[in-house]
Amino acid sequence: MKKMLIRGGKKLSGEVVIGGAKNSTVALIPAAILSRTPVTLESVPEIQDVYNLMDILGEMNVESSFNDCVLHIDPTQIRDVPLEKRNIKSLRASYYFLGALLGRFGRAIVGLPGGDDIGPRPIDQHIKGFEALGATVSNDHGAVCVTAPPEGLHGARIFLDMVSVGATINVILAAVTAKGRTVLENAAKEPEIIDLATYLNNMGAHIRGAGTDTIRIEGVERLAAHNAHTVIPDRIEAGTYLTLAAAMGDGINVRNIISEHLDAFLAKLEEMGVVMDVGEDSIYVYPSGDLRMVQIKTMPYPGFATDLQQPITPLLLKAKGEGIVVDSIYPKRVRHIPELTRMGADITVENDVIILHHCDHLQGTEVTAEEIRAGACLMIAGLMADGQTVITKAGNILRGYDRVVQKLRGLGADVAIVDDEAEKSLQLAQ
Ligand SMILES: CC(=O)N[C@H]1[C@@H](OP(=O)(O)OP(=O)(O)OC[C@H]2O[C@@H](n3ccc(=O)[nH]c3=O)[C@H](O)[C@@H]2O)O[C@H](CO)[C@@H](O)[C@@H]1O
Ligand SMILES: C=C(OP(=O)(O)O)C(=O)O
Repeated sequence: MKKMLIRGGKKLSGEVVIGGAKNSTVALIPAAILSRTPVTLESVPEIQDVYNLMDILGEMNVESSFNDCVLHIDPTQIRDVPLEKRNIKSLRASYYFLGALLGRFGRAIVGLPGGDDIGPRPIDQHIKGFEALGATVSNDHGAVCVTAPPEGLHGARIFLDMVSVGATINVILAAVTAKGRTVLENAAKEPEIIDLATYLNNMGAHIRGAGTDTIRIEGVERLAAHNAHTVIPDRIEAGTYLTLAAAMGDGINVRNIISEHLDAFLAKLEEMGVVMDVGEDSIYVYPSGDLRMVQIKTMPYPGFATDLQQPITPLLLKAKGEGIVVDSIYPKRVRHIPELTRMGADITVENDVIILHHCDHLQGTEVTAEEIRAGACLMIAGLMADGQTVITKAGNILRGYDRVVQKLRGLGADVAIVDDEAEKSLQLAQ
């Protein structure tokens, strides 16, 4: 088990470069198995989810290598095997192998996915999509089995009951090689979906309308990658560092940003009184003066992202007055609240509404990162707090934040990751 140690209270400055988007990368890697030729991804973040996906590829005899943000995947010797081992549970996006294997082999057996514990995360819309394409879906001892009919999958009109990133991506993965036309309505519009469509279209797929709520796919026989694909910048990582810059910065430049992907988030920062220079692919955040409290309600893209609700909370604590945060996508995404309270924050949850008040002083203590964005929230709170903050279960942060210790140290932060086991053996040796 890993711990993050932070000595807070220091002003931070300098520059940080945002990595490739986690939520694109974790779809692009499973999608690579649709290609009949080797695939190269550039600007891949160095995060645990990538290593876990590489392990899963290995189970299928798909070789991969990862150096300097470049990931090579060779799916030419792929074997069609059930994916039921423990590492499927290590992340959410392992469920993309359902759509990808179904598209490639007409069948898939994949263990139920893991990922962040942020409340109920059903996959009924994924299943509805596969069934509409002609597949049979069953649940066998905790694994999902999806099988295409003997004549293969066929295109269909699918209307998602609710906007789902995962279901949109899984339907695309299965439908790109189905016979005929698929029309996916009420689709998610996240930039990561456009990234996936661009990548697959460059392999020969025919996907139109990604980024709108109606996606049209003409099935093609086979896909083959011919060019490297560069992953888009991570808008959630960017939002996390922008928050940190507003909370503790003495002038911080955040580079490799597509600011349009952060419109709702940047509008909130402006409403709070954060002063920024938004450049072509970077944002400079000036040291903050007095901040105004705001109310936040998370919504599907282009609304305020649920993944930024927790990271922005420590900044809200600096503003005067009473603030309210409502997560309409994951109302139970509140595992940061008891931890912030232990650090001295005045923050409560009533009927899934987070209510918080201005707090002059956070105090470092031992807290737990129960999931990735709760971890990001505590990391920022720890950097704001006096004294030492110890974040246990810091592996949840490393799941999705590219080289986070290196980046924070580059801004002048006093931060380290230690392994519990290593720490124990050190104590025993002393
Ligand atoms: C790997 C990845 O990209 N993860 C992101 C993805 O998760 P993920 O794709 O799992 O989230 P969804 O967009 O599918 O979920 C949105 C909402 O729809 C509900 N739902 C979803 C599918 C379904 O079949 N049935 C159903 O009821 C969910 O419970 C949730 O309330 O989008 C979330 C919402 O922006 C983000 O927080 C995650 O970071
Ligand atoms: C919830 C998240 O990730 P995942 O869907 O991979 O659990 C996240 O990135 O905030």
